[in-house]
Amino acid sequence: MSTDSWALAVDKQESTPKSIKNSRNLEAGDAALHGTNDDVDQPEEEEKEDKATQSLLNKLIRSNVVNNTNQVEVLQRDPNSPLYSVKTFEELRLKPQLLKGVYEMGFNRPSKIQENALPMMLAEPPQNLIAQSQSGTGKTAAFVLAMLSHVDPGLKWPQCLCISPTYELALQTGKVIAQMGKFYPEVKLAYAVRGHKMERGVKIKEQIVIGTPGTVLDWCVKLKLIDPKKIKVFVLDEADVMIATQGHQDQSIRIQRMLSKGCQMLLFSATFEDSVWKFAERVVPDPNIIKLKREEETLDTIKQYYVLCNCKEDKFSALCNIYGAITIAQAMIFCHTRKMANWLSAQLSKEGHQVALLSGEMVVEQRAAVIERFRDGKEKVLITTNVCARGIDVEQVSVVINFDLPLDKDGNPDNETYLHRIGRTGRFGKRGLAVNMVDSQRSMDILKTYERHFNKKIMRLDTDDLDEIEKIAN
Ligand SMILES: Nc1ncnc2c1ncn2[C@@H]1O[C@H](COP(=O)(O)OP(=O)(O)OP(=O)(O)O)[C@@H](O)[C@H]1O
Repeated sequence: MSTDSWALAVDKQESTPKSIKNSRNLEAGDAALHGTNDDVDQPEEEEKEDKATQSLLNKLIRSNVVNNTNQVEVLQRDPNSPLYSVKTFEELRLKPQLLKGVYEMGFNRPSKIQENALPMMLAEPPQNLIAQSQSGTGKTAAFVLAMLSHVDPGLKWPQCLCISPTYELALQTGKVIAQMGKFYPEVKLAYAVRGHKMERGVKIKEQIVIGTPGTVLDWCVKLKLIDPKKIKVFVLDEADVMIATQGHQDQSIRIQRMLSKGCQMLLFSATFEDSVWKFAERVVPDPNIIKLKREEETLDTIKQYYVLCNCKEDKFSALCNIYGAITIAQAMIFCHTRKMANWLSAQLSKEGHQVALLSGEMVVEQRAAVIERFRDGKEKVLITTNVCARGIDVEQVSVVINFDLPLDKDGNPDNETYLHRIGRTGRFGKRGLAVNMVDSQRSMDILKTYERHFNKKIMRLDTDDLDEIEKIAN
């Protein structure tokens, strides 16, 4: 492993966040806004431009979809890639049943985070870990392997507890556990999520429990289905949001306090705000730390663009112009509010497009069904809010559109959500495109903040940039 390129702090002392180097003041564009809602008939020039944009996008997306063959293998040989690894799964000393599961899933080699985190997680005595790795680089697989490795299948009670921020993510992680544990059938899994009605006091026999914080807390405290003292491994997936969101933090900390002293704690995320790192290091005793430098947080395989618009109707027209291109593979469109997501979905449906809509107001079973249909490719486009910004792993997603740029609850730029949203594409070595719709000077300023924060150029998507974009695409 090359520690310098990975900028990994595997030593237990490392805690100072790496500062941003080279925070260049990148110019995101000249804000020459064009195209208004009143333009019923598009001027000829603009129509030409739209066609050119459309064909450019088609080209970009086709090249992303088609040229991906062997991309993973190439990246896994590049020491600068987060997928690089010098080890094999055999060298990670996994149980034979798990090795079989890993290979059955089509994994040939571990990724960098898997190579680095697994030896720490599997060491005796157990070590705590706070780990950061780019979106889609195999964190879930890493902690799932750790849980499956630590379980004693002869003991019929919960020994590993994994908490996810949303119902969808808990289900998705559960699926990974089931797939990896396919040849280890003695190990069973229970879901502590809303809707799974359980009676008080009925002891759970499954060795692994995956759930959302509120339900897990109920299972531990109110219903007494889990004995927290018997938990050997405690995983916080998307740990930063679990820590940063008030409700989740209270529940997660309450669960954590009930665990035994020797319980191993594993915190994973693609992002950790500085204050969240500090908090995590306070609550996790003597942790190993795997941390990225700021400039390594975004994946080079995801190219970022922006489109200049005037208003939401204008954004809608821009979206319609590129719609044909984005549906070559699959796309996720993020809106800031449920209202906007509903509006956009209705407008696209009116145009005859078949889209899926997922927002927080839907009941969890409906949400799971929507994700499932999207995963199966029944719909090519999923319109959603931040409820789907994190963790959701749909390999075929090649385009993410920020119809609205992500903002925090005070209306300020939200770097972490931006990174998680665009990370829905570019999964495990796939190439991806992120297209940001910018409709005001304010949103341009926010876009520039993202550029500066991650030190990554966000290119304007229009005919003027054709040469440059083609260069990037190639
Ligand atoms: N070693 C591997 N070889 C090949 N594919 C892998 C490997 N590890 C994971 N994958 C695949 O890569 C994709 C992304 O993995 P995963 O969901 O674990 O990433 P993640 O880092 O948890 O992402 P996020 O930050 O979005 O939560 C999944 O489809 C998974 O099956």
